[in-house]
Amino acid sequence: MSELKGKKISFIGGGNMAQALISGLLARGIKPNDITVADPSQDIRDALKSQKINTVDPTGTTDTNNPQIAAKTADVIVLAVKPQVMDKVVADFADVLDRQLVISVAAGLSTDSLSKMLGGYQNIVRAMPNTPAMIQKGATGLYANDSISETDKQLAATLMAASGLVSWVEQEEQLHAVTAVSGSAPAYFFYMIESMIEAGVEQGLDRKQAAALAMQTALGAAQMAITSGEAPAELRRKVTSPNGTTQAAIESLQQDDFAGIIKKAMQACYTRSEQISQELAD
Ligand SMILES: NC(=O)C1=CN([C@@H]2O[C@H](COP(=O)(O)OP(=O)(O)OC[C@H]3O[C@@H](n4cnc5c(N)ncnc54)[C@H](O)[C@@H]3O)[C@@H](O)[C@H]2O)C=CC1
Ligand SMILES: O=C(O)[C@@H]1CCC=N1
Repeated sequence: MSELKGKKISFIGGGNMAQALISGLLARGIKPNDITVADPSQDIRDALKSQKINTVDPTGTTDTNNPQIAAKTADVIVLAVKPQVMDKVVADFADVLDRQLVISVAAGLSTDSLSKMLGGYQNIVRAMPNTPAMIQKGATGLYANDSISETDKQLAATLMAASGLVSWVEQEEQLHAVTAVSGSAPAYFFYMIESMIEAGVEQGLDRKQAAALAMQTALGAAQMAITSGEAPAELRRKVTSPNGTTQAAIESLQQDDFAGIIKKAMQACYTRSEQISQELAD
């Protein structure tokens, strides 16, 4: 965390993703007073203020309460608004940028498009995090072009690492795949858990009991996959007794082309990320 010590970090947008990243920073000992969040929602600002985080209203116009304040005073600016509103949002403060590192978490929005929105400003790193950042179990893909200094790359990596694992990609296009593999992926696992709970209830379990068993199993499986040193396919094999219950379940999944279903969903995610890039470049 030494790279972040004393650095002023401003979030433009204080919604789900910003709050997830902020909780990681606070958990790593970053002082709330070094964090500023600009968000038009009074409720969000009140919740952040109660954690002693500085807030500004981006619709404000006074000297101490306007979007430029959050940008001007920052060493690092994290852009965490929806990609579709980014151009309008950054137009309010683009002209105060001179040295700040800008980290964009917006899905699909390319560094080229963002740089244009920022009047040609180049010091941009793109990040694709995910919401488990909220409990410091996030996974973030990072991309920086060749013009970004090693110091700023390290700063970006340290900031995102406060929330979990970070992994650099060489090509910006690879962030579409990161979005499919980890950015959007918590939702796939939640959907799997939801579906298992429903099926467990139909099979006669109490809802709370089915939820507890399904969630603990998801946690245990993920932790084993990470720590055992064995490939997921091998771990699966060890659950599957010949002609037993697991084999029956896996064969049913295979008959319904489980792998193909996942591949198709991830392709839809990738394609939507590409489309957003295209829409915002036009
Ligand atoms: N939610 C997720 O799992 C992930 C989201 N992202 C990216 O993070 C970004 C934010 O997404 P979420 O946090 O999910 O959305 P969100 O809707 O929870 O947060 C967006 C926030 O922007 C605020 N906002 C709107 N206009 C503003 C302005 N002029 N100035 C400052 N703030 C303004 C809204 O009030 C809202 O609180 C998106 O670009 C998304 O692609 C990236 C990875 C994962
Ligand atoms: O659904 C979305 O567009 C955002 C980006 C990745 C996760 N949530």
